[in-house]
Amino acid sequence: MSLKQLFRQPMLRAMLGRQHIQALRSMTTQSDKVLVDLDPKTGVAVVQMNRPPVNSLNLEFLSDINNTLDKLHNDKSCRGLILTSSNNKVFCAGLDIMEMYQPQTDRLTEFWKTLQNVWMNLYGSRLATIAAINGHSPAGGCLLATCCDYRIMVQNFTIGLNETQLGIIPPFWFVDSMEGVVGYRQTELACQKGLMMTTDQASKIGLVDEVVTPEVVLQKAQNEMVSWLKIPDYARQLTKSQMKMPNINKLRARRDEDVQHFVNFITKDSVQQALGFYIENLKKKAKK
Ligand SMILES: CC/C=C\C/C=C/CCCC/C=C/C(=O)SCCNC(=O)CCNC(=O)[C@H](O)C(C)(C)COP(=O)(O)OP(=O)(O)OC[C@H]1O[C@@H](n2cnc3c(N)ncnc32)[C@H](O)[C@@H]1OP(=O)(O)O
Repeated sequence: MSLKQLFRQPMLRAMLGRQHIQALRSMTTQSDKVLVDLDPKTGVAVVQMNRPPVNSLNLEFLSDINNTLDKLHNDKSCRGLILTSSNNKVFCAGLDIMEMYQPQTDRLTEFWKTLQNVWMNLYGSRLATIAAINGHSPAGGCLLATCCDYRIMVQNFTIGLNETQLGIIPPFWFVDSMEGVVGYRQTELACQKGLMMTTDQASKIGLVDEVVTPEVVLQKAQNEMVSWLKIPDYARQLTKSQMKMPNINKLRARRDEDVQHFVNFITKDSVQQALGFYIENLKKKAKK
């Protein structure tokens, strides 16, 4: 959907109001892939991922997400962030597989470093963060969701760290993010088996906090945010940082090693072959 079409959507207009559409427009001049609407009254920013067709995370999109997070973190009026998608079927399809297929090493390295930055920035955000998961959310999409403090998901979609099903390994910080939400045992089951869970299954293990219908997902996220923002920021932020810093420090200490592992792993012939088959199947499925 084009930006013009997006702004014309009656639901979006009603939800945001004229003033916010204006703010959204001015920020989209910086990136049309990440749409931001910061409500000056509440301090809540709604951040819509908008990279058609499926919000897959390539280098440029990740950089845009990171820049958006930096801007919001530097804006003292901003206290909460709701992460969602402009595509009402796919929250985020995870990493752009094309970044990993027949890659140039420099770009692959930059890509991974940028993903690490996004993870540290969102997972450790000073803001109260809520994922309004309005579509499928595999792998890197699930990672973004587990970076947030709270997850509200629309019924009848799927979410999970499905890397092993693709013959790849979820990095330790993907696993740490999941473990922080659902605990060791459920993470072990979900990650080793590469489970893609339905919204209901995800809700049963606590991977999502609320299951809702598509029409109300953003309103529910706004309502939930109100309760988070009743807590004094310093108390909430310090509590969050106490819980999340150990995992962030773990990645900081092993950043270069993690990049090296990733580049070595992805450039193996066997992994390239597996990715090639996977892409072929995705394309075949998309054509049907
Ligand atoms: C010590 C070890 C250290 C390091 C370890 C090394 C490791 C590697 C770690 C890597 C971690 C990886 C994380 C990831 O995120 S990998 C990506 C995983 N994502 C997926 O598998 C999702 C695949 N997509 C889907 O399942 C469906 O597309 C989806 C999201 C359910 C949406 O379905 P639908 O609406 O029907 O859309 P289509 O399938 O028709 O797709 C439309 C279009 O988009 C293309 N596409 C889909 N997903 C991706 C993607 N992730 N990347 C790039 N492109 C994608 C699809 O091919 C179609 O394209 P077309 O041109 O044919 O129209």
